[in-house]
Amino acid sequence: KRISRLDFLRGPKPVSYLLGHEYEISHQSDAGQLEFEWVKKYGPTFRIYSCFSEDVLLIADPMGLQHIFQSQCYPKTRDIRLIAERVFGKGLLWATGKTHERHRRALNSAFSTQQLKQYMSFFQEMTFKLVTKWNDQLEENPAVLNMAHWMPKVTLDVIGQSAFDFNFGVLDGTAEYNELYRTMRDMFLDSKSSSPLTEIYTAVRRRLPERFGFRLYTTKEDRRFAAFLSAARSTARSILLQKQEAEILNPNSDDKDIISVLIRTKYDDHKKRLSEEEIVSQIATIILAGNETTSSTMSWMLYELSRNTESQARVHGEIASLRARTGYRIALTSTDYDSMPYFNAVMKETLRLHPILPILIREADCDDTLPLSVAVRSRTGRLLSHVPIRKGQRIMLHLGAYNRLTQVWGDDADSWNPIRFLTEKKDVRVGVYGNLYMISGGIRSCIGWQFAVMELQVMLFELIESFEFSLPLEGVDIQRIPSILMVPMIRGKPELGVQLPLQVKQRIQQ
Ligand code: HEM
Repeated sequence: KRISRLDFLRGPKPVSYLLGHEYEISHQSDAGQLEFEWVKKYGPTFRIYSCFSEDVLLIADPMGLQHIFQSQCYPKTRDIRLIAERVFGKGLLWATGKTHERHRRALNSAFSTQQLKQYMSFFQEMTFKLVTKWNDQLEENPAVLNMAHWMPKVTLDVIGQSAFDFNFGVLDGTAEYNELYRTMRDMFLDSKSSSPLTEIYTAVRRRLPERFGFRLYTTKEDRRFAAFLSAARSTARSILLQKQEAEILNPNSDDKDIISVLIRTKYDDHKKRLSEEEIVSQIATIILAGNETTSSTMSWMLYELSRNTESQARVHGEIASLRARTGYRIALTSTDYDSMPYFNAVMKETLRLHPILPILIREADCDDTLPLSVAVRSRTGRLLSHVPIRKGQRIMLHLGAYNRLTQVWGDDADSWNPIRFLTEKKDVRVGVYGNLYMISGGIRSCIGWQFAVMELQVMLFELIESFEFSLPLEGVDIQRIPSILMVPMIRGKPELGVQLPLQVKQRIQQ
């Protein structure tokens, strides 16, 4: 029987009763285009349908999103948790309630601002390794390089060293961990090629008792996730073993890298303690959550700077001025990176225009009323400043559509314009970084967001200081593939997998 609790709201009609809008959204050629059009037509809060025409509330309204993030009433849905478990195991992204509190407490000190500053040298070292590799490869001749191939190598090695005190050696081409790197590449492309039948099957599966549905049949995406989990868990066990051996040799170490913090939880009271299985799952979580997100954001940033050469020149200008003040031999600090306004505006504009995780799914587990900052028209023409929510309501939190709201970002919300962050608006204050929801919010917000910001600052600085980026001479048409994590691909060339080719040229140092 069709569950309908949102009939009073307007929204698009589905092409098919069976598929609702789910198939359309996950198979559109450019992530978010459909939803951006719908927001223009119906406002930032409206009704769509999932498979079997079940109502879903799509929300991009800043106050509504804030309310959901701050409330305990909107946990992750069961199917999303099952996916998290299948990708990462029972780690932070899977946990809820008291278990989530315990996991979060255990990890917090590894992500403190003080601790993050100690990771800075790893960010610098790994990016420098990439710069050296490219310099050797280019030998003064510009070449087209696939950013979607190179950036994850840096971020994976950074995660290895900073989080786990472990050398993955991906940049060096060490074969041992290539399997882990390989399983991550193209991991999120399968949702694009799934058939309508697979879409319906996954919708049926989420209505079946836990796990039962997963035993019936595994999709191509399931198999890809399982391959990653298996490679990540075997890597996690090696990391754990190496660190436990080091701990026996030096029992009083107070290292605060993530793995040391996790191992020491076994001495903590039960409010923080993690089992060995849970530690392995946290490692798998951090390997993926801390790698793909940052590397993709970096690729998109270089893409935008290639399209907008004046922006690139301005970023380079700020870098050169900073170097003129500090000289080349001093290791830069967070304060140095933070001192470049346009440079940091470019980072925020990239996170706004190309959010890597544009959609989160939640479900109300109590009746509630959602306050809205942009009132929407009901089907009968009434202006609604609040939306009543019934227990069990499935909700799509559309961070990507929020990032394009003209009410928040102005009429040029669809365009690249970092200057908007130099004159920040005072009327909307959400999230913790640049009025963005890129890291969600509240108790489930991204634990690694400062790690990501610092890593992006270092990568942007060193890459733009050493190289000039431009679009390939023959041109390139990049598609934003909708998936769990949004990924770039060359339009019409799906067989090449994840691609973001840019021309890279060594800068003449003055
Ligand atoms: C540009 C970079 C990043 C973006 C856009 C991003 C975005 C997000 C978002 C939207 C969530 C919420 C997911 C949900 O509710 O289902 C999240 C959670 C999380 N992120 Fe990030 N992230 C980034 C970088 C990182 C890094 C570098 C790390 C680790 C080193 C990390 C680790 C995590 C973890 C462990 C969670 C789960 C938190 C919890 O549920 O308590 N992320 N991230």
